Amino acid sequence: MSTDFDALRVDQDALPIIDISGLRSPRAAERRAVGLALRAACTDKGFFYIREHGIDPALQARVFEASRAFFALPMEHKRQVDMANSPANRGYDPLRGQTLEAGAPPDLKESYYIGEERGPDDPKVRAGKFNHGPNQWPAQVPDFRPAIEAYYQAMTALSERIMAGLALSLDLQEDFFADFCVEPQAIVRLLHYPPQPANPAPNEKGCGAHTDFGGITLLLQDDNAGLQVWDEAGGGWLHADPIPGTYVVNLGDMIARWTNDRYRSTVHRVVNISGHERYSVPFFYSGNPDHEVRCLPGCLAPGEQPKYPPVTVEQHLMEMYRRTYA
Ligand SMILES: O=C(O)CCC(=O)C(=O)O
Ligand SMILES: [Fe+2]
Repeated sequence: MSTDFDALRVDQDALPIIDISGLRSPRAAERRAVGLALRAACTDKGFFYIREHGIDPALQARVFEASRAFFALPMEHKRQVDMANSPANRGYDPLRGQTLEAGAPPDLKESYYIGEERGPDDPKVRAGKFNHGPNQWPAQVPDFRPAIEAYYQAMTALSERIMAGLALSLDLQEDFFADFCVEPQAIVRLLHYPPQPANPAPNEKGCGAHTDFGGITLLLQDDNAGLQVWDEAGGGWLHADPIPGTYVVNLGDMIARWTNDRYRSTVHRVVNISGHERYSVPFFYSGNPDHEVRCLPGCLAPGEQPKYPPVTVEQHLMEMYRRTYA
């Protein structure tokens, strides 16, 4: 293992763990208290852990089980559900299929994309909306579809709750993001990282350094560390190691547009130096494709101009796929 990845290590527990049970409280003061904690985390590193999120550990275990079973299949079975077959970008994305860091070697990961199931007669599919369509389901793993569909629903509900918390964190009405949450685009992405090879190509990693494009990302990790978060202030990489019972949450690039950079979409990467196979499951919540993302009220000082022009969620996502898939 190249020591370059360790040389930059910042050893400190810099990422907060936020108990979000207050967001489910009938008492406004308790919901606002979570909002304040979110604000502190978002203006600092832009990455934090949440606990008391309400997602059933048994459901998480089924998702990991389905993921392990799928990635263990022979390549001929994985190729049957290749993302290349899917106009909606669903299915299997092989090892080195994506390059998240421009100029770096392709990522040492294989993955699987699942989104909302929409058949060919769905009006949005007919209209050719970006990334709308059916999923591909691997016939060889019977619990794959039921587990992922249940997880998708649960995570969509959790994401909506966190968006309400973010609204409070920005001193907005709790339902400020309601339109953003209408018929949201979201992706469950199963990831499998082989151990970092003994002799990696220069700068070869599990995930190249990148920011997430969407609204929020909720990351479920197995027991193997690997995620690193760029700490602008400290000039190094914080290790966001797994903590049982938590999700790692980060904000995607839409947040910079919404807040005129008061909240950040933080650069992160994955280097699987654990020596084990690593499995993780990010949930990318990108919101209503037709929603226009523009600078929020309260995020401009007198005389300050928005740095980013308004853009729809759909335009924004198309740009991400264009940039990272050659
Ligand atoms: O696997 C991880 O820990 C993070 C993955 C990630 O950053 C991504 O898929 O955008
Ligand atoms: Fe990411």
